[in-house]
Amino acid sequence: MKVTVVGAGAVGASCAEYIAIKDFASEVVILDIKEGFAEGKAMDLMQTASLNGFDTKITGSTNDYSKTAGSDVCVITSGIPRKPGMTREELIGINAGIVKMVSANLIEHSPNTIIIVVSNPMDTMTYLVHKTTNLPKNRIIGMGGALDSARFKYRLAEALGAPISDVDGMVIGGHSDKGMVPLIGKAVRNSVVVSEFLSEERMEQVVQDTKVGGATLTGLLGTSAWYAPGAAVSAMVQAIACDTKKIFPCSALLDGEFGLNDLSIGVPCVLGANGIEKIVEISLTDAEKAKLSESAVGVKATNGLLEL
Ligand SMILES: NC(=O)c1ccc[n+]([C@@H]2O[C@H](COP(=O)([O-])OP(=O)(O)OC[C@H]3O[C@@H](n4cnc5c(N)ncnc54)[C@H](O)[C@@H]3O)[C@@H](O)[C@H]2O)c1
Ligand SMILES: O=C(O)C[C@H](O)C(=O)O
Repeated sequence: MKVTVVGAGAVGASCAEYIAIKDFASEVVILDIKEGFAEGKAMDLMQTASLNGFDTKITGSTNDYSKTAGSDVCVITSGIPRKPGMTREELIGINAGIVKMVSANLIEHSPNTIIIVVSNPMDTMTYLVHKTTNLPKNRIIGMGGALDSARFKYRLAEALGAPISDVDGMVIGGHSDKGMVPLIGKAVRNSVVVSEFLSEERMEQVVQDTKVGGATLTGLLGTSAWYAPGAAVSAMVQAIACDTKKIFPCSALLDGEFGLNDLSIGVPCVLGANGIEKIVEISLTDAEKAKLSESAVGVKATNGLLEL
C-alpha cells in the first residue's frame, strides 16, 4: 500500500506520522510546494522509526509528482488554514485553485487512486474534485465527520464523566461551524442513550461545543488543529488499506440519498478497499432531517462560489 500526502504542513505531517506509527502502509510519500520542506519532514519522521517501531518508508518530494506514481490512496491537505475569527468558507479563494491543480497532478500519476480531501472548506473542495476529475464517486472522499465525531465523543465523555471508550456518537452534515449535525439523540454510553444520563441543557451544550470544536482550537492555537485531524485521516486510510468496512461519516457525493442531490456532504459511509463502498441511509428523525437539509443549503451556497 502506497500513500501520498500532499501538504507537509501541520495536518499532512501529523497524518503521515499516524499512518507510519500504525505500520499498515509500505510507503508514504509526502509532497509540498515549499522547497525541501517535505524532504525534511520525511527525514525527521524516518528518524522516529526505530524509536516508534515501524517499517513504513517515508520519503519527501518538492512538487515532483512522479514520486507519487502508483499511489493507492492520496490525501490532499495542501492549502491555507484559517486564523482565529475566520470561517473555513473564507479559505475558498486560495484553496480551490490549489486543490484543483493538486488533484489533477495526482490522478495523472495514479489514475486508480482513492483521494481523501482535507483542505477547507472541505465539503466544497470535495465537490470540486468530483466536478473537475473523472474518478468514480466512490474514490473521492472528504474527511470531516470522522474528526467531528471524535470531538463529539470527547465532549460526550466529558459531560458524562465516562471514559471515551464507553461512548459512541456520530456527526453528519457539513464540516462547518453552523452546518454540523451531531446526532445527540442517537449517542450512547455503553448502548444506553445519553439522554438517560444528561439533561436537555447539558446535551445542547455538548452539541454546541462539538460544532465549534475547530474554531475553539483555532482560537487557542492561533492556527487550526492538526493532531485529531491527522488521526482522523489515518483512521480512514487504514480502513481502506485493510479493507475493514468500518463506518465513518464522510463527505460523499449524493445522488438522492437522504433526499439530497448534487453536493458532497457528511453522511455515514462504509469504507473499504474500494473507498466508499456504501452510503448508509440511516433513519433520521424529522428534526435531524431538517438540520441536515439546512446544512446542505449552506454547503450548496459555498459550492456556488466555485468557478466550475
Ligand atoms: N477537513 C478537516 O477536518 C480539516 C482539519 C484540519 C485542517 N484542515 C485544512 O487542511 C489544510 C491544511 O492545514 P494545515 O494546518 O496543515 O496548514 P499548513 O499551512 O500547516 O500546511 C499546508 C501546507 O500546504 C502546502 N501547500 C500549499 N500549496 C501547495 C501546493 N500547491 N502543492 C503542495 N503543497 C502546497 C504549504 O506549503 C504547507 O506546507 C487547511 O486548508 C485546513 O483548513 C481540514
Ligand atoms: O477548524 C478548522 O479550520 C480546521 C478543521 O476544519 C478542524 O475542524 O479542525
